[in-house]
Amino acid sequence: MSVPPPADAVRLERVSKTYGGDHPVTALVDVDVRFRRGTMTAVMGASGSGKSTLLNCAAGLDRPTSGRVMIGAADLSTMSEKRLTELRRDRIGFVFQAFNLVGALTVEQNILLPSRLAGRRPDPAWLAEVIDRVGLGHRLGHRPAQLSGGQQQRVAIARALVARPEVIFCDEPTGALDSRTAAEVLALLRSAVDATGQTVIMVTHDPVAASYADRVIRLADGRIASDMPQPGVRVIAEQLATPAGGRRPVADREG
Ligand SMILES: Nc1ncnc2c1ncn2[C@@H]1O[C@H](COP(=O)(O)OP(=O)(O)OP(=O)(O)O)[C@@H](O)[C@H]1O
Repeated sequence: MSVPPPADAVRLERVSKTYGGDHPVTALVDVDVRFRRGTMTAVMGASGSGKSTLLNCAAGLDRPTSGRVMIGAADLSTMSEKRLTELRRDRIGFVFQAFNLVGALTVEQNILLPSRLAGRRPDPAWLAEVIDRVGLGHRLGHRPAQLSGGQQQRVAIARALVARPEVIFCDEPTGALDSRTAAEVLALLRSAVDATGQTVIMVTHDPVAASYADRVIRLADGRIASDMPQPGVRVIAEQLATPAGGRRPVADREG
């Protein structure tokens, strides 16, 4: 009998992160947070509040100074770099503001790159569905430079979806897009949650982008300052405008 997967896709337990150097900066302080499977969470907060640090630690791109990060039942804190790389490749998708596409490769080659690197052949029916969903069927032979920003971001999302990762981490996925294209990209991420039960964790400054999420977490000074289910654009904007939402980053107050 197989053990059912944990309800949490990602869990952080008392995660702290201090960047070293001559002037150490504490970016996260004892953060406890769980992200349930099949949900979309927006991570918000003022510049320097620790959003990217949280994302990087949760995704196994960086290691916390203390505390534990779990992806499903896997404890990242005790993992070797090699296993961590494999876990990221096999179970995690990334969508960044800068698209991170390979300029020399075609759209199709970019979408298939993670599978190729993992030595896997994606299910052709699923590949066709993803390409159809992102609306890029007529652009497969193009290079990224020949596409608009929105199209490039859709390639990045298709690349993240094709491998069917359990969790998709996004850092400002709509930051470089106009509002109409941003809406398309957000709908696509939403469908990854609703249609395929994937988990999306998205850092954003944009209250409209955050309103697509099931839950909005706001960081201030490396701690979770609020955690709200589906607050709606107006409440999100109000929260961000409160003094706590605009507190100066940890780095500015130290040193
Ligand atoms: N590699 C690093 N070395 C030193 N300090 C860092 C490093 N990365 C981030 N920091 C500091 O840690 C704090 C949190 O940074 P982080 O990038 O996580 O914030 P953020 O909320 O994502 O900000 P932004 O919205 O501006 O991207 C900041 O004070 C930042 O200056």
